[in-house]
Amino acid sequence: MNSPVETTALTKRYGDLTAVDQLDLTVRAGEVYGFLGPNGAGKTTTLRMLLGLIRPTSGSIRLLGRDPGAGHLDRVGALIEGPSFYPHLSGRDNLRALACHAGVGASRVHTVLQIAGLTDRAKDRYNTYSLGMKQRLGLAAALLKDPELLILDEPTNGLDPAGMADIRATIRRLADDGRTVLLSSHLLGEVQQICDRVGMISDGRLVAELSVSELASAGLRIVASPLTEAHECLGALVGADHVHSDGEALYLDAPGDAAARINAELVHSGLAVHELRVREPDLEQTFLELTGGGRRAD
Ligand SMILES: Nc1ncnc2c1ncn2[C@@H]1O[C@H](COP(=O)(O)OP(=O)(O)OP(=O)(O)O)[C@@H](O)[C@H]1O
Repeated sequence: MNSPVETTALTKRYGDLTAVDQLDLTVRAGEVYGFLGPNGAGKTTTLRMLLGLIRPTSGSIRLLGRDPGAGHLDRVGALIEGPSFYPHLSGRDNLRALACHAGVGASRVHTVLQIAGLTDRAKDRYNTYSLGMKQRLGLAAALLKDPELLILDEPTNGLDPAGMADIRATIRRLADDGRTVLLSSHLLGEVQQICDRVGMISDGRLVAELSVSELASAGLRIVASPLTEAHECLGALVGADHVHSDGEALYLDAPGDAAARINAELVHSGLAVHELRVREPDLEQTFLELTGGGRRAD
């Protein structure tokens, strides 16, 4: 099966500035893919190229197995750059107008309002909606054509924590229903919560692509004495490549649930274990290392 999104050497230049640089991006069917990067990294530019809103300088795009062209967005829903709605119409009437324009049956409006959790406020005017509700209406609109692929640019931007949680839960539900979602974000925690894989972008380049579970794999920090003997003991147990020492403690790539077994082995070998704790995965550190730590100057 084709990947819903595939780009090859996708590049966008604005004068001397290379906003997106030779980007090879693959989003697999059924996954939530987080496109993560600081402000100005090139996320929106990439998504706009995918949606045909701007032309690439070079490189190629395939969406749902097709080259861009007439009709290539029929099975794609998008939320990008704040959708525009009529302020004095209700949420439902706004969706009805869009459905009519898109040739979608009116019954679908009812369904997407339910999916977006807006049924109770569907009769209220758009200009009475909170930011979170406006964003959910945008999601509902993106779902009108029952798309296989959703492309969402910073879907929780500007929302309060409750609004963010709502949108994240809705996105997760949509993916659990079998849709593929590509979303951009500058929030590590958000990507960790809702995405299956993450592509990290910095200065227009994809610097890493990882599964979120890979990113979140925990390790152990152990203080034992004598340290050198403990290092050797653990190396024999889990492989020398998986144990590192900073002179004070040993760091072990191992799942947290291995802690009891590791402790027993050390004690059994006659070593004194002073401290053994599961290290929380440091996503931020990983991100900073991979992106060089900086934000580009716009
Ligand atoms: N129309 C344009 N003309 C000139 N430069 C542009 C244009 N659009 C974007 N850029 C520049 O391209 C770079 C990438 O911008 P882009 O909006 O894609 O970043 P982003 O990762 O989406 O960041 P943000 O989260 O701030 O939107 C930035 O330096 C931006 O200033």
